[in-house]
Amino acid sequence: MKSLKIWRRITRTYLTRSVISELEQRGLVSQISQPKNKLIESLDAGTKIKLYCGVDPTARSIHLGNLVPMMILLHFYVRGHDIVNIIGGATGQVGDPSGRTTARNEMMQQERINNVNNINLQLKRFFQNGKAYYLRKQSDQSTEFGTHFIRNNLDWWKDVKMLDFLANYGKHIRIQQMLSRDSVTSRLSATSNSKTDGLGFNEFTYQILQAYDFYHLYSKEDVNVQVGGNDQWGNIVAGIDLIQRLSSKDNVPLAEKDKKLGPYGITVPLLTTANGTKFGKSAGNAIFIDPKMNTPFDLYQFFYNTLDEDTEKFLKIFTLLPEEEIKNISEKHALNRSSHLGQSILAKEVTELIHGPQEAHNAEYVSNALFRYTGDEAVDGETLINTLSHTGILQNGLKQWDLLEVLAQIAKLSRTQARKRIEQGSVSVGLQRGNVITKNISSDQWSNHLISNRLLILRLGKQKVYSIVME
Ligand SMILES: Nc1ncnc2c1ncn2[C@@H]1O[C@H](COP(=O)(O)OP(=O)(O)OP(=O)(O)O)[C@@H](O)[C@H]1O
Ligand SMILES: N[C@@H](Cc1ccc(O)cc1)C(=O)O
Repeated sequence: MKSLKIWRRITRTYLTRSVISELEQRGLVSQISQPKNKLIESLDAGTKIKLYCGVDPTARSIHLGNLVPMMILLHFYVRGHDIVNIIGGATGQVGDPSGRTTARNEMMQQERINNVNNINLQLKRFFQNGKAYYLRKQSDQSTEFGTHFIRNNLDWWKDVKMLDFLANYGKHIRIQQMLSRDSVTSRLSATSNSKTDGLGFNEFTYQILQAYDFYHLYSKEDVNVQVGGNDQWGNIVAGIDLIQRLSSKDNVPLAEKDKKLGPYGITVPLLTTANGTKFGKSAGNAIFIDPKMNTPFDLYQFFYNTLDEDTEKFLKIFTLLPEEEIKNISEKHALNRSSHLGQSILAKEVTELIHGPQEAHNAEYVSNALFRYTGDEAVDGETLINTLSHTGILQNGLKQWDLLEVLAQIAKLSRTQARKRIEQGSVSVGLQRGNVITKNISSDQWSNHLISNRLLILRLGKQKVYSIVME
C-alpha cells in the first residue's frame, strides 16, 4: 500500500520531466539524430509526435530484445504521443543483414503470414497491457494516451512496381552511402576474409526498403521519429536521408514545406547476455513473450535470476517504475543481496506488464512456494495445485508408481540412473528444500510425502524441480 502511494507521488515527477531526459536516465537511449535540441524543444513545448518501430516476422513471437525499443514507444504513448508498429510482411521476405554475419534461411510464405498475425496480436496486447499497467499504478485516471496503430509494410510494397520505383526513387538513393553502412561493410570484410559467402543483393537493398517505409510513414501518416535497436542505425539514417532528398528536390526546406517536425531516429542500446552476445532470435537465446513459447512463469524465473549487477539496469529498462522508486529498491537490495528483493520486484513488474496482474501473481506465488519456502509460511495445497496448473508446469503421475517409476516417467531417467541419483543424495521431495530421500518410495508410502494427499514436489539436483499431481 505504502509503495503504491510513493508511486503515485512520484509519477508526477515522471510526467513533468522531459521525456528524452527520462529515457536517457533509464539507459534507453543509444543515439538520437541531429538536430536533437530541436526535438527536445518541440517536445518540451508540448508538441505531440508520432513514432514508429518495425519488427520482421522472422519468428512466431517477439522477444525481450524487441521490447527494448517498444519501451521507448510505451513511454511516449503514456504521455499522449501516437505510436505505430510496422510488421515487416514485405521486409521479412528480404532479410535484414544488420547485426548478422550470415544470410537468413528462407521461410515459407504461410509461416510468415502466421507470424505476422501472431505478432500483430502480441503488439496489440502489449500496448493494451502497458496502458492498464500504467493506470493501475497511478492515481490520475484522466491520463491521455496516444493512439496505437499497427501496419504491415506489405500493404504499400505489394503495389510498388520495380520500374516505377527505380525511376522515381532510385535516383535519390546514393550507392556510396549504401556501401558505407555497417551492415554492409562488416559483411563485405568478412567475405574478403572468406568467412562468409558474401552479401546477397536482396540483403544489400534491404536498407532501401526500410528507408522507403520511413518516407511512406512520414509523408502519408505524419510519423516523425523511427525507433529501433542500435543495429538499425544505418537503416534509420537511410530513411532520414531519403526523406530529406525527396523533400529538398523542389528546393523547399523540409520544415517549411511540411510544417512538421522530423524526420528523427532514436536507437536503444542492444540488450546483451553476460558474455556480450545480442539477445535475439539469431543468437538462439531469445525469451519470447508468446506464453506458449515461454510461459509467464518462465519469464518471471528469467528475471528472478538476473545478476545483481544487472537488476537496476533492467528495472529501468523494462518497467515504468519511477527513478526514485528504483533507487529505493536498489538501496534496500544492496543491504541484503541474498534477499533477492530487486529481482523479485523486477520479475513481478515485467510479468505484470507483459502478461497482466493475475499471471504475475501466479508466477510469484509458485516461485515463492517452490524456491523460497522456509517452512513458516502457510501453504494451501489446493490453491497451490490450481496455481501450478495455471502456470502450465503441473505434470500428471500415478499413485501406483514408486519413486523410481516417477523419476523414469517424469525426469526421463532409466530405473538404474534413478536409483543412482537416490544413492547420491540428489533426490528430495516436498516444499522444504533439502528433504533428501535416501531410498525408493513404494506406491503405498506416498501419503507421507504428498501435499493435500496428491501433490508431489520432486527435486533433482540443485536446478530441477517438478510438480506432479498423483492420481
Ligand atoms: N537484444 C536487443 N536489444 C535491443 N533491441 C533489440 C534487440 N534485439 C532486437 N532488437 C530490436 O528489435 C527490433 C526488431 O528486431 P528484429 O525483428 O530484427 O529481431 P531480432 O531479434 O533482432 O532478429 P534477429 O536476431 O533475427 O536479427 C529492431 O529495432 C531491433 O534492433
Ligand atoms: N529492419 C528491422 C525491422 C524493420 C522493418 C521495417 C521497417 O520499416 C523498420 C524496421 C529489423 O530487422 O529489426
